[in-house]
Amino acid sequence: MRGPFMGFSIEFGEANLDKLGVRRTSERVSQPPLTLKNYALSRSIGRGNTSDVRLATGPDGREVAIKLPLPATLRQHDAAERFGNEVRLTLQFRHPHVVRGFAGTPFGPGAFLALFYYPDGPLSNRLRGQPLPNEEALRILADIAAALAYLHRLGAVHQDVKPQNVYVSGGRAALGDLGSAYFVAQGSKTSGSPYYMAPEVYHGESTSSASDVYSLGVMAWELLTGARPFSGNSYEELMVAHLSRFPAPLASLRPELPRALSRLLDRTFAKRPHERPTADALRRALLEALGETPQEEDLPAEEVPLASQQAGRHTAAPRVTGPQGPAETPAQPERVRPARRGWNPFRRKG
Ligand SMILES: Nc1ncnc2c1ncn2[C@@H]1O[C@H](COP(=O)(O)OP(=O)(O)OP(=O)(O)O)[C@@H](O)[C@H]1O
Repeated sequence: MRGPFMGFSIEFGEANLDKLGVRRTSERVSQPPLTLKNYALSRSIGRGNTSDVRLATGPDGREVAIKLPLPATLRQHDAAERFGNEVRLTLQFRHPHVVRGFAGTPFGPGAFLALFYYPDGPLSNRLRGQPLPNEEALRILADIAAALAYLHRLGAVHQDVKPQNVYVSGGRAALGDLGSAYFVAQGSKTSGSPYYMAPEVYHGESTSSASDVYSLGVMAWELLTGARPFSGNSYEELMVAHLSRFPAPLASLRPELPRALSRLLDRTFAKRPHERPTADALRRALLEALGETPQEEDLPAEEVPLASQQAGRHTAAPRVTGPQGPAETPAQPERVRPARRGWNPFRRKG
């Protein structure tokens, strides 16, 4: 798959830009716009645990978001691998509700990923402890359910569905951050974000499409009620909540929703993965609640990646890794790799 910028590569790292031959186009000290081969990089638009994201203009004048791994990311094998995984899978998948990648280099000092730019940032920026208007919430959820149904049909699992990884433009949503995604046929390290993680993930079992559905259910509850369904002051409290409790039935909080949809969304919290609905069943119910007739979603042949040949993680089987790095607060849940006895993923960075 080749996007309009495929084949270009850029170097990065503020400290190394001069060494790498970056031409500065402005003397502004804090965030100098930079011209680097085919991209003119300007201001920073975000920073995650593993990458810096810059606004940039491509050769066709299109504004894009350029993800650049932090120097520390490149030094750590797992983090570098995760960035490379995100580049390869983002360029491989093509769906209206998966954040579009235009170009990228997965590894090395020139690693980068050019993405569709969402000026409003992630959906989490919009959540203020209030429910979203029904129609807006249902539309976002239908779009993300469609993205998941697409990934699941291809045999892939996302592993990190949460509002921080959803982007909205013109009322339509797309799922981003494919760094933890993998093809089931290839296996992967188990990972997730504590507020959104399914019970089996807390148990350290491998994830599946049903784990993504659980995370989507948590996000649905959050968008429709204004609060997360499970809370806790520590990782252990949060784990107990996910393992043993159920949130209030949605029908009791949002009685105006169609009962069939509320019941289906309640079932996303099933402790046993096989008792949860599929992402496609959710997509259909959400579209029906929006007054639309769901269509079959076909996969054009040229867009079907071959799981056995294409890039995913290199690891052959699920593996659990330990904690690293400084403490993080539960208010800012980050991706973690669960679950080892006595290990608190809030303490893991990256
Ligand atoms: N396509 C985009 N359009 C607009 N803003 C973006 C885009 N991608 C990322 N951002 C901004 O950059 C921030 C960091 O991105 P992201 O969370 O994906 O970084 P990361 O380091 O790869 O993630 P993680 O912390 O999960 O390792 C986001 O919170 C968002 O504000």
